[in-house]
Amino acid sequence: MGNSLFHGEDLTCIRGGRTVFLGLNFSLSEGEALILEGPNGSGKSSLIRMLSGLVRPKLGKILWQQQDATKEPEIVQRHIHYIGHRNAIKPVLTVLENLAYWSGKTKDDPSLDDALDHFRMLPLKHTPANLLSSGQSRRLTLSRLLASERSVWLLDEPSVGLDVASVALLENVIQTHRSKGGSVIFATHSPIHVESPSRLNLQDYSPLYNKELLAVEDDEESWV
Ligand SMILES: Nc1ncnc2c1ncn2[C@@H]1O[C@H](COP(=O)(O)OP(=O)(O)OP(=O)(O)O)[C@@H](O)[C@H]1O
Repeated sequence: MGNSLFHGEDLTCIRGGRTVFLGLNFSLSEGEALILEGPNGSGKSSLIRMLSGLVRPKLGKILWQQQDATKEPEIVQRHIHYIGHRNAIKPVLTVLENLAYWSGKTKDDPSLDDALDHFRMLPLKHTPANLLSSGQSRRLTLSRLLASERSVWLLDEPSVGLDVASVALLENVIQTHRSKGGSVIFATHSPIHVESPSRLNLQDYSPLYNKELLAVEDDEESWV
């Protein structure tokens, strides 16, 4: 593992007027894979969205290297790929057009074919995206990871809809990314095998599941 790249201190997340998690710390180093665990509603997606700059922490700090990114998510956003649990695909565009649109590259850029090839999507490159199966849509979404280089991948349920062979392709790109110093944080309910992962269980920080936190939450009613 290299130096700490990205970390959060004492993070509190409030959504819909409820405390999702509080007092959460995390740290991510170059080459690290951090798996977010926890039952439904414990805040895995919320944390990923917070680290992507889409949800603001109510309390706490987010730091990228030595820079405070809590109020300036752009500091982090230029280094990350965020893939949510839904596929953001434009149905009227072809597979290749979707990838070009998303990556900001022209359709003849060879890196797009390479990315599609890795996820076995090259034979479908001229197919309109509305004709894809759910697993194929997911593979198109994941091919974005390879179409432009970012050092940290934030993946919410990346293997949803994938068959066993496609999960292996995902595991393979994660391994290659890490071998080049890239890092990944992901939430999953189905196994994705990566070498020597770190783990963060959101249950420990959730007042819904950790009753000891209810008292802390009550003391801080003014947050909501
Ligand atoms: N847009 C939203 N507005 C208000 N509350 C939300 C919103 N999205 C999620 N929540 C709430 O935040 C809490 C945590 O949800 P989140 O999706 O982060 O959990 P999760 O651990 O990813 O769950 P799952 O395993 O079911 O995907 C839940 O109580 C949920 O109702």
